[in-house]
Amino acid sequence: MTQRHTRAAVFSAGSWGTAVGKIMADAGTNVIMHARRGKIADAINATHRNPGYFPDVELPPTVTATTDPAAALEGADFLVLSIPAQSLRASLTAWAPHIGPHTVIVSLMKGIEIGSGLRASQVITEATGIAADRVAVLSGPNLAREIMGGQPAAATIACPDEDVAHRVQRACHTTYFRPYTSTDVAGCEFGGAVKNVIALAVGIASGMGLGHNAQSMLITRGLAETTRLATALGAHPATLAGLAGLGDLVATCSSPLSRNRTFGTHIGQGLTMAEATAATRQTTEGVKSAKAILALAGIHGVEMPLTEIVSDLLHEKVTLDQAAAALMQRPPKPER
Ligand SMILES: NC(=O)c1ccc[n+]([C@@H]2O[C@H](COP(=O)([O-])OP(=O)(O)OC[C@H]3O[C@@H](n4cnc5c(N)ncnc54)[C@H](O)[C@@H]3O)[C@@H](O)[C@H]2O)c1
Ligand SMILES: O=P(O)(O)OC[C@H](O)CO
Repeated sequence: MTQRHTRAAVFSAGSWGTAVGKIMADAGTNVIMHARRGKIADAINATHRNPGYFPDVELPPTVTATTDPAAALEGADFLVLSIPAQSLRASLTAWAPHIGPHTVIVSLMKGIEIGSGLRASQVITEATGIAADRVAVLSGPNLAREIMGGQPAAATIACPDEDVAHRVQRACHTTYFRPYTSTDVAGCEFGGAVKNVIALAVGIASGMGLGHNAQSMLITRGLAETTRLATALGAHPATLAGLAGLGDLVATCSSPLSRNRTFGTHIGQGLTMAEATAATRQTTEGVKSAKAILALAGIHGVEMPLTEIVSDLLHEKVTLDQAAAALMQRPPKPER
């Protein structure tokens, strides 16, 4: 008897969804991408390329695409979710009726929902009624363009159920992609969401012409405030020193491939929010999540001066010079 191939439905065929679809196909899974645009789905089926995001990279023949959510989810072992975090709840309302009773959900999203302050995995359990132990989170230093080029990378896959994390790990392990497992879902998700805000800060500093000392200060103090928030909300501090914390922070804050860092650079160069937004085609989670993270910090009494100043800059409440001065002139304190 021939063994049935594992099946993954990837929603949607954006930048990271396409890269994870390729990883899973290279790891031996049959992948069906859900694309909102028929043009993208048709091109993936006809040319094995995603012309909207990576026209230069060939996808394995086991990657196909559809615009029909029900067809994509038919018999899926995994539902991989990679859409903007703020659109997750509404999208799930439409997709949830098609999710099978044993399908494992894998969240790739790095954002906190405005209004509820919930992490993506919490939005998924709330919107679908699916138990948390069937929801895994994949997070780490994973710039999609590098991974599409076959360059080596690693990530953390977190799930309260270790067996589920191991299943996802097996489905994603390739010669160029090395996933580790964890049970610290909160740590992984806060690491992924807050690093986007810190990357905005580093981009702003770079755009202002500030040097590597300043950028390194922002990365280090950014990690300190990320760890303060995450641990106040139940995360393990070691997770924030791992791939989903420090690892992702360094990659995102250092690379011109990062959309968050690039957005920040535009702001640091003096573009208005409207101009920076117009110059950005893809999802820039930190711009929206900053507000939600700050609200969470307020509720839990956690000091997050970088997130606060980035949020003020994004809302055009302070000038660049006022922001830099405000950070440097904070009262002296011990390093922690
Ligand atoms: N690109 C990366 O390198 C990378 C790496 C790791 C994690 N992530 C995370 O993955 C998530 C997705 O980012 P991305 O880079 O793929 O973004 P993207 O902009 O490249 O793609 C977003 C996808 O979501 C779809 N989409 C947009 N709005 C939607 C809506 N309202 N409803 C349903 N679908 C919608 C788009 O059609 C597109 O397919 C983000 O949370 C991001 O932080 C991205
Ligand atoms: O392009 P960004 O800024 O969304 O970052 C992409 C990934 O999250 C890096 O790990």
